[in-house]
This record gives sequence, structure tokens and C-alpha cells, in this order.
Amino acid sequence: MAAAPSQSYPSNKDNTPYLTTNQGTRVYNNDHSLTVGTRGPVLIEDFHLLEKLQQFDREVAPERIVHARGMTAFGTFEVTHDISNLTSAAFLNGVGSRTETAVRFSVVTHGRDSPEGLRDVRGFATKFYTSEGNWDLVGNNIPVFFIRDGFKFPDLVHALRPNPRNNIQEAWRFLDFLSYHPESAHIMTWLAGMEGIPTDYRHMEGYGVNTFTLINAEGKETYVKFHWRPEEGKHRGTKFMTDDEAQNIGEFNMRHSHATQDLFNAIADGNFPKWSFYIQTLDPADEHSLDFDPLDCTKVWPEEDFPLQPVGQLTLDRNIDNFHNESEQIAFSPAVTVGGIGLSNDKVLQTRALSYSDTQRYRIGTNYQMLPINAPKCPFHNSHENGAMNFMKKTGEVNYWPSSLDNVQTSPNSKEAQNISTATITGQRVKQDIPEEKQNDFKQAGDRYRNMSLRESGQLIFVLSNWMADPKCTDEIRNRWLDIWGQVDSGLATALKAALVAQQPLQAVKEGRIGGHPDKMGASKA
Ligand code: HEM
Repeated sequence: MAAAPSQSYPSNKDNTPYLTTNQGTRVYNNDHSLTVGTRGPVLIEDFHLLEKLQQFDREVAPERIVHARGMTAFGTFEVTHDISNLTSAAFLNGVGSRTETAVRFSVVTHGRDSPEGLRDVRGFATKFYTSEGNWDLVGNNIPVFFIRDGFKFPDLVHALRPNPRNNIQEAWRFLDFLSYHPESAHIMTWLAGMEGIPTDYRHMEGYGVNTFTLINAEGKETYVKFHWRPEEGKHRGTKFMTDDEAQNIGEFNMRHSHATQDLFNAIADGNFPKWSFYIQTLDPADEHSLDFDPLDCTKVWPEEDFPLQPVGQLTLDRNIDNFHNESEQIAFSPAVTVGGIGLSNDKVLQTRALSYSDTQRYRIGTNYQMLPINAPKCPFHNSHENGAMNFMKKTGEVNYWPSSLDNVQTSPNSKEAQNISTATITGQRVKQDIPEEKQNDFKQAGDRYRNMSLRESGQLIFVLSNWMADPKCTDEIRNRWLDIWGQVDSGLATALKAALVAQQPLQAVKEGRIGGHPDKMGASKA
């Protein structure tokens, strides 16, 4: 017997051998509009024509405001080292425990069809469909971020995205904004360095970036950083490209989708990519002994002080069936978590907790969480109701709580209750940066620079000086950055000054703008 309409989820598998409208009626002609005579006019009573055009007119859903370009694959996460001493999350407990996952890799700044070989941060977002609900680990391939307060995120993204006047990404704009944020010097050593253009998605690291908490069965909280390490290839499994190599790949791959293709082909060929999963932990009682703030996501926790502890392994072994349903409509949020894993007070993480589901309600729709790609694989039950595109079959008469007629219960002693930190917080309401003595914005950037090989530091200087040589970059912006780089490492600032002297005319000649002045470049001419 056919399923009742409210239970029926149309699928290609249920196709009839006949073309039908979405209403299920057979189509007798799929070539011509209904017209009066062979030359028209066209009649609007042609429901099939209207449905076909109107569906097409609405095919494009709004793209993500960031990370618009991306690709999803499915796989399994398996625990290799038990961490039940640290967390009560069931899926992390017991060696051999396996959880279904979906991972979406992405490029941050530009649109849905932008090239995948751009110098940019990459996203590495993982959805774990655990037996206790979904956990989303929404990470990047670079371990640090540009800012330490999400209040600044819209300005950051505006500065990185194309100029609103000419729709071209211009280095002077992000250099201008970031020069007021010296905490960004650290990520700039990654973005402008060798790590700025990963070869593909399979050879990337992933980092949770923000500090989270693990909470164990006794309620003890531990600060944690999450890390993915690819298992294939050299240099910790990562592979990167130079600007020239990336340009070549872009020219060769006219669809600018070499990384999507690489991932899809590898999985289709049975060459399944694998990542190891590690944590770094810190007892909150020890946080004040550090010379940086462990909740400041512009800092890493040095591995020599906070060794990586292995937890598990991720294998991606299944491609998506449909890009729109499983990559465009997949929705991640750092606030989607399970009992035993919580958020820290990291100000970027706390602001992220709002932003993702807010934009998903806008870009996918009110009921985005019901879509098969986003719904948990465990039972769920609540009184959330209705809204556009709600396709849940509900037959009950009680859609409120509590009720004497519906004995559904809360679970006050469940692990979820333990997600709420028991730490006492006191303080005045303020709008302020973290204490100055903990900002320490230059040390980690300087250490990275001083540990670079000649090739690596040469690459960094090449990219930074190219950005600073943008003819629309004013002397004031350039000098502010030279001052920042001087505090990172005086040798780096000297090298940059020398590179700028050598490079600026070259850049201008290359772009046919020699003798240019910011006003003549169309920046602000009235
Ligand atoms: C306050 C800072 C941030 C805000 C407000 C923010 C906001 C957003 C928003 C609105 C989206 C689009 C989500 C969607 O349409 O589904 C997004 C995507 C994403 N963000 Fe952030 N973000 C912030 C910082 C970060 C950081 C620090 C990371 C890395 C840890 C990150 C990683 C990602 C990833 C990987 C995606 C793509 C998820 C996907 O594949 O669908 N974001 N972010």
C-alpha cells in the first residue's frame, strides 16, 4: 500500500516509468507550451509549464555568507584511545566505538563557484551523528584566527571580501582593517606562508581553533583543543602549493574545482582519506600560569607544553549523492554539542554559537534541522512546531509541556545537564579587550618566523610584500604593518622593507599602473 501523503518523502527510487508533474499527474507532452494555435500566445493554464519554470526560478538557495565554496563526504569515526576519564560523551568512550560522520571542506572568502586554489583559510567541518545527538566540530585548516572577539567578525569578512565598489578583492582593504588588530599577525604568518594554499582537501590539517571543554561523569571540566592530522603524505600529511602552482591548476581546471574533484575521485576509486584525531588538554586551574590567555583563539597551545593525545581516526569512504541536498543544505554550528563536550568562554566561540543557526534559518529555512542531512540519527521529541516546509508527521494533540496527557520527561541527571559549567563567574559588565599582559600578540608569530626554513620565510616575505605593494595601500597602512612586523621580529621587518623597495615598481608595471596614486586607482575619487 502507498504511504500516507504526510509520510511520503519523494525519491527518485519511487519513480514511475512516466514523467509526471510534482503533483503526480502524468505529463502528455514535455516539448511544447500550451498555446492558442501553433504560434501562441501561451496560456497560463499550462500548470506543467508554470511548475517547471517556477521551480527553476527558485533553484538557487542563498549561498553561505562565508565558506560558500565546499564539498561534503561521508565516513566513520572510530575511537582508538578511550578518554572517558575526561568526557562522558558516549561516542568518545570505549576503544572501537564507531560513529557515522559527514565532513564538509570549504574555502572561506569568495562565492560558491570561486576557484579552490586561492590563498585563503580552508574549512574542515565535521558532523558526528552520535547515539546521544549530533556533535558538530566546525574547524579550519589553520589553528588560529584573525580576531579574539566575534563582535568584529562582520568587519573582518567585509575587509577580506571583494571591494563593494568594484567587486575585486584588494589587499589594501584587509591590510587596513587588520593593521588595527595586531593579534592577526599570527594568522598572517600562516595565510601568507607556505600553508596559505593547500593542494587539496585530503592533505589538510583541521583544527577546532577555539577552546572547548570536556566534562566527565563527575562533572570535572577540562579545557580542550581539537586537531585533525591527515595520515597520508609528507610533513605531517599536509601538502601545499606555491602561487604559481595554484595558478597553473586554476588554468588547467576550467571549473576551478580541482579540490572537489580530487576528493570525489579518491573516494570513488577506493582511496579513502584518513585523519587522526587528537586533543590537547589544560586544567582550568592552571590557566593563569600561562603568558597568554588559553581562551584567546589567536594563540596556539605549544605542543611541547601541551602534547597531542590521540583519540581516534576518521575515514571518509562515501561520496554524496546530491550536491544541493548534502553539501549546500548541510548545516553546522559550534553550538551543536552533546553531553560531555561544552563551550568555553572564548569570546569568538560564544559569538559563533549564535551566528550559524541564525544564518541557516535564513539561508535554508526554519525547519533546516529536519532535513535528512541535518537531523540526528537518534530519536528526538519536543514541542517545536510548524513553520515553513515542515514535513514531520505529527498526530498528537499535546504540543506543550508539561502535560498530564503526555508523559515525556526531562532528564535532570543526564549528561546534558553537565554541559553547564559549574565555575563561578564574577565581574562588571564591560566592553573591553582581554587584559594587556595576556595579549602577547607577537611572540608566537615571531617564534614561527624564526623556525621557518629559508624557503618558508622567503615565501612569507614574498606574499606579505606583494600585499603591501598594492598601489592602493597607503604609506600609513604600510607603516603600521612594518611596525607590527618589527615587533614580531626586527629581521622580518627589515626584509619586508627591502622587498618592498624591490617589488613595488615591478607590481605596478605588471598591473599597468606605474606612477599610480591611490586616487587614480579609483579608490575614492569623487
Ligand atoms: C565570530 C567568529 C565567526 C563567526 C560569526 C562565524 C560565522 C559563520 C557563518 C555565519 C557561517 C556560515 C554558516 C552557514 O551558512 O551554514 C560560517 C561558516 C563556517 N565557519 Fe565560521 N564564523 C566565525 C569564526 C569561525 C572560526 C574561528 C572558524 C574555525 C574554527 C570557523 C569555521 C567555519 C566553517 C568551517 C564554516 C563552514 C561550515 C560548512 O561547511 O557549512 N568560523 N561561519
